[in-house]
Amino acid sequence: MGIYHKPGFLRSLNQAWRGMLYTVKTQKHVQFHIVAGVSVLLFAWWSEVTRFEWLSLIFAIGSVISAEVMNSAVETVVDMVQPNFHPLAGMAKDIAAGAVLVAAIQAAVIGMIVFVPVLYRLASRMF
Ligand SMILES: Nc1ncnc2c1ncn2[C@@H]1O[C@H](COP(=O)(O)OP(=O)(O)OP(=O)(O)O)[C@@H](O)[C@H]1O
Repeated sequence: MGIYHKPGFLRSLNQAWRGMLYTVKTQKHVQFHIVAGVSVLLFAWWSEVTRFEWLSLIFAIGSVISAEVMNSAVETVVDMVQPNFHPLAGMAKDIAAGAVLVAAIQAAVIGMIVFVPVLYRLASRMF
């Protein structure tokens, strides 16, 4: 087992980055949400949304990815302390997944509020 060194700011940043990279490499859901988030931002740039809409979208995307990363942390800890079947281990994972669901529903609602008028404008220009 390694020796624990109290981290300085740069080392903390490096460790957080390492955790983020590990999550992105190993978790399919996180990869999906990053691709979805980038696609939404590209569409927002193309459709020239307002500054407030940019803030809302960035907040929504960040919330989903943060929740996914925390969910992965919970899964990792649960797998470490309880690799065998246990109802509480399962419930802990389900609760963490519930946090992702809440953030995803929030993001979907924000996306609809921002993009439904944009799509409506596009459709009315076409027909
Ligand atoms: N040790 C366990 N004991 C009881 N139930 C478990 C246990 N591990 C997982 N489960 C159940 O299986 C579900 C899926 O768990 P799993 O670890 O495969 O995560 P996942 O949903 O596949 O997430 P991801 O795809 O992001 O890794 C959990 O939500 C939980 O209900």
